[in-house]
Amino acid sequence: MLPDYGKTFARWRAGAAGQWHDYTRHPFVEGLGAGTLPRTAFLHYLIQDYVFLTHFSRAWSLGVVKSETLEEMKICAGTVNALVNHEMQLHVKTCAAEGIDEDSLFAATEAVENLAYTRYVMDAGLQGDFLDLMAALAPCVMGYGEIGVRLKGSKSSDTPYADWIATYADPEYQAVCTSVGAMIDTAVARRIGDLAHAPRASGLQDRFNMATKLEVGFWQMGLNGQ
Ligand SMILES: Cc1ncc(CO)c(N)n1
Repeated sequence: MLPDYGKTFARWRAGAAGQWHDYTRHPFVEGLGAGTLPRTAFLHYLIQDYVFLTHFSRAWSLGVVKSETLEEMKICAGTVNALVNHEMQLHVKTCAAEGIDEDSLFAATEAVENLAYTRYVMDAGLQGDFLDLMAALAPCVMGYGEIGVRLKGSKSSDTPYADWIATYADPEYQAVCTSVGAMIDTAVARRIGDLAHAPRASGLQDRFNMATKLEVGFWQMGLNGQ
């Protein structure tokens, strides 16, 4: 069963159609579940993902700046905390076990796919408003939540990527997805009313679709790095 991350997300997800499928069922993702993903591809991805998360945290911090309510601020600040103090620990721990220390993670050169994605999200928030930023952030947060839940139920028992899967299937990560989804529903209603009839709906859907496409590119970058 698909997790419920709110009605705005459900609408955006349906609107992204085939692209959402390409993202959440990418061969890289299937390789994590089956355990067949080459280790070199995984580590290449993980180092890039560490850098991604530093910029992703900056974008969520911009969410605090663009908030209009204390509730929005709390969710954005809480997501920054979840990213920098929890999710990134997986990267640090897994890379440490492979002899890659945190200083070299922080200093890693960004792949262009990584740069394109994170700066696109940041610019969506700088150029646009809070909703533009949320539409660009949602595929990252919720996509990994959905992938984590699905892989947890279908993974091969001997995949070496069980820790990765557990990080995103974890109730703590799922709670982030649920509370972000609820906050986005309230933020949409407050600013533009019913999304189904809002003139801005197609612009927000475009942001969501572009971020989804950039997620596909991110997985592909991982595979190309093997
Ligand atoms: C590329 C990417 N998207 C989303 C997440 C989830 O936070 C992540 N760690 N990396």
